[in-house]
Amino acid sequence: MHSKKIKVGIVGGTGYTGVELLRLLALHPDAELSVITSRGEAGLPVADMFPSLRGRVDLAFTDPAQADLSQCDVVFFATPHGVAMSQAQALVAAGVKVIDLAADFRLQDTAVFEKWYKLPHGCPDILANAVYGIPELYREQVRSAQVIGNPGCYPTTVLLGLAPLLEQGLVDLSVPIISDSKSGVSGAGRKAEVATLFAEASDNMKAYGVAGHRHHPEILAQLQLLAGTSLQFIFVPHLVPLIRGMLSTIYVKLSARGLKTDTQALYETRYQNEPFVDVLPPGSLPETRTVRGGNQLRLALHSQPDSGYLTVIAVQDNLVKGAAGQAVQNMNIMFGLDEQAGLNTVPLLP
Ligand SMILES: NC(=O)C1=CN([C@@H]2O[C@H](COP(=O)(O)OP(=O)(O)OC[C@H]3O[C@@H](n4cnc5c(N)ncnc54)[C@H](OP(=O)(O)O)[C@@H]3O)[C@@H](O)[C@H]2O)C=CC1
Ligand SMILES: CC(=O)N[C@@H](CCC(=O)OP(=O)(O)O)C(=O)O
Repeated sequence: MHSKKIKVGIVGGTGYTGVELLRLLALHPDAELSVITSRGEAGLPVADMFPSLRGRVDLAFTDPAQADLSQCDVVFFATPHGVAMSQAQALVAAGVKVIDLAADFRLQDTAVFEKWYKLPHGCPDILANAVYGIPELYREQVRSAQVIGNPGCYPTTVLLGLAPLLEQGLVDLSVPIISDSKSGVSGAGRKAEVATLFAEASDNMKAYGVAGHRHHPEILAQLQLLAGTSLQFIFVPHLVPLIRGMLSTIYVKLSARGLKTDTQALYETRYQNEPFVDVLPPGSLPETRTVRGGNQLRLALHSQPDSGYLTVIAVQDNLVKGAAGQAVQNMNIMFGLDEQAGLNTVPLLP
């Protein structure tokens, strides 16, 4: 247990996951915001850019090139892929813990990383010891981790949606598992892009990444670890006219043993001590608005008559359980804090 407040640095404080970290950490009882970086806004008070934080965060942005991150206990990277791996070596050498919200420490196979992210991996030695940060799957490893690869938003829904079945070997892996997944536009970040303009993204829906999305290899690698064998996985993401929110509908064929299993009871038991995974009662239809602003992932199971398939529907807030909330959950575990500290909020409705 940490006795003093944890000194926190955030690299990339002007983006959506950065400001979500600020929102959560501003109310965290054991964390003290110490450094928040921006390349373009150095010197500007954080609350001038984000008035929602007035009276809660009194720091100004610092240029990342000038920031002394080595005085922090933990540094969150809420930055594009490739930034954390360029600084992790020095931070780890200084004893600082690192939580990367991008993909630098998610894929153990550097060839797969380089193929999808078009970047050479800068520190494979640190990657080899990094932990994939889904606490519900890897809590013990997170506890002692120096570096966390915080999962992608889509992967969190699919992995928590399937873990109970795969861990028990209840899936017929002779056919692919399919996830049809939908994300609100904040999933694309705060940078200006035509696809996320109001006139493009509102009152509209579209699939993207159908020929291949970088979350496919991340999800596949983790599904195979859960199953202990190779398997096939089909993933189609969609952009939907929401600001926050993500919903994955996952189609999985049950094995003969799976068909004889009470899957509802299995999921309820698997997640009974997990404060952030909510298995809804039979027949429920999870809605993104029930998780908006909260760190919960809610899921429901539906069997598909006569087909042998089970459909798992999982919802989360992409910026919270899909990014900043999960990162804070990891921090809490790494520092021996109450896992729910700073995350005990009730989602906003409507
Ligand atoms: N949005 C989401 O739902 C999710 C996002 N992620 C991942 O989290 C990371 C951050 O995403 P998001 O917040 O949406 O992105 P944004 O585009 O909203 O923000 C990116 C931030 O990174 C900073 N930045 C950019 N380049 C650099 C650099 N070279 N060095 C230092 N800082 C830099 C920018 O700040 P400035 O220009 O002011 O320096 C900005 O604050 C990404 O890797 C994303 O893929 C993961 C899960 C979900
Ligand atoms: C709607 C939208 O564009 N979403 C993003 C995923 C966001 C995410 O989880 O990001 P990283 O894996 O990059 O960290 C996308 O599909 O690229």
